[in-house]
Amino acid sequence: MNNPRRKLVVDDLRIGHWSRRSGSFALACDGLTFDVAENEFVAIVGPSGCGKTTFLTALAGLTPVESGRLELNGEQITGPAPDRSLVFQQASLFPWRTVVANIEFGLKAQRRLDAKGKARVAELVELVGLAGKEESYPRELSGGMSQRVNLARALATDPDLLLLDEPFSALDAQTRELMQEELTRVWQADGAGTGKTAVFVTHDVPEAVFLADRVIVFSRGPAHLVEVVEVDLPRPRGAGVKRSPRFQEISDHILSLVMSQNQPGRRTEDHDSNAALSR
Ligand SMILES: Nc1ncnc2c1ncn2[C@@H]1O[C@H](COP(=O)(O)OP(=O)(O)OP(=O)(O)O)[C@@H](O)[C@H]1O
Repeated sequence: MNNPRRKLVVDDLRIGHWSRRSGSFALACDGLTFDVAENEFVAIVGPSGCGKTTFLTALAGLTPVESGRLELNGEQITGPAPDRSLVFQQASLFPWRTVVANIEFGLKAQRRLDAKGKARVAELVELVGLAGKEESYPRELSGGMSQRVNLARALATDPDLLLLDEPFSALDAQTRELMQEELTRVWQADGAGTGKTAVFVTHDVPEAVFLADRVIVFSRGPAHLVEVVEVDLPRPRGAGVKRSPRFQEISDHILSLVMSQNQPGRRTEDHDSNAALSR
């Protein structure tokens, strides 16, 4: 039976990669354990190369699980499915399709591009601020606009789980800040309260704190859980929240956790959620 507080269950999860060249197996995640609730927006941070993308691709069903549980709505994830959408760093739009045709793509593939589907696409075009660009081609768009199309395309099929892998890291600093605000706004309008859940991977700790309800800190690879940090900042959040003392306090705490994982030889044992964060 589904438990909305345990929509996503990650239990003693091990994931790795086989090297075809050497025939050897290398673990990328080793004993990850945490839950994600319905309607939650979680961000994952950790040292470079620790296994964040590997974890996200396992959620997408693209990388097989070696052992442990990885369950969505009580069912083990065994492969890709339309209930999950993945947004990558590069927008990867079809260059020969217009903005609208790109957003429609998933719905069309699922044979859901009926009147309701078309209305959904029109709604998303408005929501992500692309009105007037419907008939443009990707080559005519800025990086920020392309990522808006990418996000709208991922949302169009109403996925249960939205997976985002550093979607703003290729953008300039100013556009990145704008896109963070856009995403919280879109999430508020489209995701929150509809049962959707988001998992966002980033290197950028302030970005994680700004966007997420909880930030999950991975150890250096192979990744295990270091700490789950609750972000108790009120919503809706505007850019001003980044100047608040609480935002700074949470960011500093997470940053120190990540930095401690960059020290060779260190393997932090699991903490209780939020144990080390003062209130
Ligand atoms: N397809 C693959 N085949 C073999 N090894 C891989 C593959 N993909 C990733 N790895 C290895 O798995 C480990 C985790 O990589 P992953 O990309 O998941 O880390 P990450 O935390 O997302 O990295 P970054 O922060 O740099 O984006 C690394 O040691 C990486 O070299």
